[in-house]
Amino acid sequence: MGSNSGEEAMQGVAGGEERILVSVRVRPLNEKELWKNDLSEWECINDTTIMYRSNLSASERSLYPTTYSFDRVFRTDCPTRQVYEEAAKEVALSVLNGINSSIFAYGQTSSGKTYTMSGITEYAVADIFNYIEKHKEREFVLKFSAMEIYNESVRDLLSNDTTPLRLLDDPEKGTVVEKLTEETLRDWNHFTELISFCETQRQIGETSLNEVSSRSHQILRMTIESSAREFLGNYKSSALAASVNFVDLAGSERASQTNSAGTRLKEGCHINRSLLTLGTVIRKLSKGRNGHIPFRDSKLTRILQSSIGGNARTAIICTMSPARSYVEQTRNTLLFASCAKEVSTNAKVNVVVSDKSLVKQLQRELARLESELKKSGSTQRKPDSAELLREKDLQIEMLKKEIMDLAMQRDLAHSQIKDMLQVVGDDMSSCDLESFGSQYPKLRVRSSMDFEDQTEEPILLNFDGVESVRSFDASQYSDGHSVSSEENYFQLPNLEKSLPIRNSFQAVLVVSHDAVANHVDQKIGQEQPGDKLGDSCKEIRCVESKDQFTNTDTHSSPAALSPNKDTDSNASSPGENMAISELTEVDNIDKENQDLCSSPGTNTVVSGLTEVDNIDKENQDLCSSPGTNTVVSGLTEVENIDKENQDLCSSPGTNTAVSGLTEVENIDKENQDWCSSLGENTVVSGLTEVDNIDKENENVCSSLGANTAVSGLTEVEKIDKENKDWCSSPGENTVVSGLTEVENIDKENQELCLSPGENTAVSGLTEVDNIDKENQDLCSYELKENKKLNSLHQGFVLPSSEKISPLLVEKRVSSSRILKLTRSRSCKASLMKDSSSDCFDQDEIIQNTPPIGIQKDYIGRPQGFEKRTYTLNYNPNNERLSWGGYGNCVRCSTADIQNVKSSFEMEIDDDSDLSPVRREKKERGSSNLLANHEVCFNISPPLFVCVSLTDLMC
Ligand SMILES: Nc1ncnc2c1ncn2[C@@H]1O[C@H](COP(=O)(O)OP(=O)(O)OP(=O)(O)O)[C@@H](O)[C@H]1O
Repeated sequence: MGSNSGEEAMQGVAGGEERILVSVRVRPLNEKELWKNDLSEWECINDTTIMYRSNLSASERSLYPTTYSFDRVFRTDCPTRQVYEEAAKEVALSVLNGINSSIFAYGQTSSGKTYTMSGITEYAVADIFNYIEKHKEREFVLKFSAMEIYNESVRDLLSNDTTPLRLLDDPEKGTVVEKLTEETLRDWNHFTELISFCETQRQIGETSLNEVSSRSHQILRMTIESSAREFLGNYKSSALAASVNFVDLAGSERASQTNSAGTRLKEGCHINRSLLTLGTVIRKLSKGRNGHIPFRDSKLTRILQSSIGGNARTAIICTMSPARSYVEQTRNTLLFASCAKEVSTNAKVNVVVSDKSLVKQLQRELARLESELKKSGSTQRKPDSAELLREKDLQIEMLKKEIMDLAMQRDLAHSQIKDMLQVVGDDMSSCDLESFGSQYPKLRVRSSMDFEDQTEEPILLNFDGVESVRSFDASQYSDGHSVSSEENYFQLPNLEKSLPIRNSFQAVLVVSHDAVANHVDQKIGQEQPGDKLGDSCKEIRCVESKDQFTNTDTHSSPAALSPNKDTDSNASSPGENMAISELTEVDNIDKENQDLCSSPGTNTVVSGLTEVDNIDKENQDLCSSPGTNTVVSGLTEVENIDKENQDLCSSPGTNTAVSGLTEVENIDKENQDWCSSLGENTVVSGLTEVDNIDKENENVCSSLGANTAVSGLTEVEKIDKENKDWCSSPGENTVVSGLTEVENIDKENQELCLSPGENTAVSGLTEVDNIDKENQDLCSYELKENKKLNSLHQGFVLPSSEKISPLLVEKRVSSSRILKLTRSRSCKASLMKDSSSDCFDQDEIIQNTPPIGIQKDYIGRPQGFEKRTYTLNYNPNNERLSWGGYGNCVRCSTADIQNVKSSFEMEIDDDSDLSPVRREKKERGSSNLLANHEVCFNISPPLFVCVSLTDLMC
């Protein structure tokens, strides 16, 4: 090992493009060649030229040159050391400077390639170790690997595993042999051991030309990484890394010469094929890099691609035999060498960044990229942020506006509540004043014809206090034709004794569209009873609402009240929910022309209204719109709710529930249609002590699919539903439950459920004195499978035909509707108990009338109220039924005036007793609605005075 030569070689190292260093080494004739007297035909005429000495024919001279010039030509007596020094050292030691290098030995078999490369490898490695030894300032890492390409298979010569290794393409390193063992060289001895091991691993075979012929291409690779010691551990440190390949190619051979067969022949084929590819690549490379270079045609050229055509310095030492017998092979070798001599490579110094340095460098690069990303992102998001800010600002503004609106609504609600509370306070004060006999409007009695007179002041019935009612002077209302002793039909229940003064009676008036149609005729007889009665009426509170209808003309016709009409100008917005609950002791709620639920989808709940004296809902449409749900519940002691011509649920799909109405004295529903629309559900429950429910010509549920429930009616004295059709439509559900103490439910010509598919339930009817259902069919025969009569109380009694008034009997016999009644009675026969009295046995009624619904909890009911009994008397002189036998009528109070009677129970053909106005109306063909309204007063038991309302108003 000559260290000096290594230093010198290193000094000459320079990167960049350079030609492959090509040398020719001529071995001496071996024993076999000498034995065959083979002549040496080649002569090195100088250090770079070799010449064929034999005389060539003219043809041969034209084909083959006689002299070949290379970088270096070594004579037969030239030692390997010199070959190394002059032909390989410089290239080999380039690896110490980070330049890849390759030393090839190329030549025919037995030409001395192994002999030459073995020496060169040792010299080079020795020089490397010497160099490392001398350059302590740098730290070197030597790694050694060895492989062979045998029959186009790559094998690891440092491993006993003969499994072929795969070749991988690395974008930076080029072709990489996968899983190739790489040993770090510790020292020279270690290297020699590995070399020895590789020799043992390499495929060597005996041929006729070479006893130890190499049957594979061997590549010994030493990778050297070096870095300056002063920068070790510093992120700035870098390393030089390069590899030097010592390639001992297998020798080309002719099968004829080697006499190989079998394995050797196969090996020779692979050898020649790969060498042919190498020659092609070199030849192409020698002609430039244009075109396709078939590096991938063999594993040899793939592995040596960078060495022979890229980032490497390459030295090729072509070995040759000078024997004449191998002149053709020698010419090919020289030809290959000549081509290789023209190939240029572009060797570069390979600086390898250390891991730490690489990490630092990558971190810096990452930070830079992140910074750029943030910058670019921030510049791109700026517009988005501004847009978002604008949207947020708009949202804030909208929310502020909404808050202001809500605040205004809240203030308005507070103001309304305050006003209502003030009204209540005034009523309280008024109550106190009433006890002192001051004038105060108490009862408002209005007939349906009042509807037309929208612009007029509310009609009020005024009474002079409690006691004055008892001593009611009917003459005040007498116009000479409406007051008659013969019309003393009813003795009204006495309530005020046990009720607070302000708790008078309740009245709910629900007006149908039909009622509106009758107003035209009724208007003639309509007057302002308040003018006549106002001074005398007391104990009746008035709840007025003047702003209910803004256009009376619009509502003067039934069409105007149509739920689908746009004329409900006061219709609130669709989908809104209205709830009026827990209104207590409200004296005046003037909701005239008011529309609680006039819009589609509105849900209206009026619940918990207690002690409301008057709820004037004239021309009011609680739920006039489709889909509206209306619940009026808990109305107690409402004295008068004039809902003349009012339609609780006039729209299809409406659900109407009127529950908890107790002690309602007057419900003028003349010509009223509770549920006249399709699909609506009507529930009237909890009506107790309703004295008169004039529903003449009223149609509770006249529409298809409507569900009608009238429940909890207790002590209803009269429910005149003449010609009324509760549930006349198919598919509707009718429930009449909880009717207690209903004295007269005149449902003449009324059909609870006469339609197919409807479900009818009449339950809880107790102590009903008279339910005139003449011609009424509660459960028609053909529909009874769909009807339900449930929860009928034991005390629920219907008058038998034997004990009913002669008029009723006569009418039932004479009328074709008797069939309906018969069916109705037979339907309910098992559920009803006959009364021994004209209508009901009083004691039985008392015993069998449990308090129901809110009646149980009703604290305002006067004592003895439950024991109050009514007797229905028939006056053959005038063909009228009248209430009698009021044993405790002495306690009849101002509430007695609640007996605003609608004589819907029976039609009177003989109108001789009619007042002029009534007669006039009947003659005009009106619906006799006005004529049927009468107010009866208990003057002195058993004397009663009944006054035609119409006459009163007139
Ligand atoms: N320059 C030389 N001086 C003296 N002997 C040599 C020289 N070159 C080769 N030899 C001898 O020639 C014989 C063949 O040499 P070698 O095995 O190296 O040939 P080869 O080219 O590798 O053949 P193969 O291709 O078959 O492996 C060996 O015995 C070797 O000692």
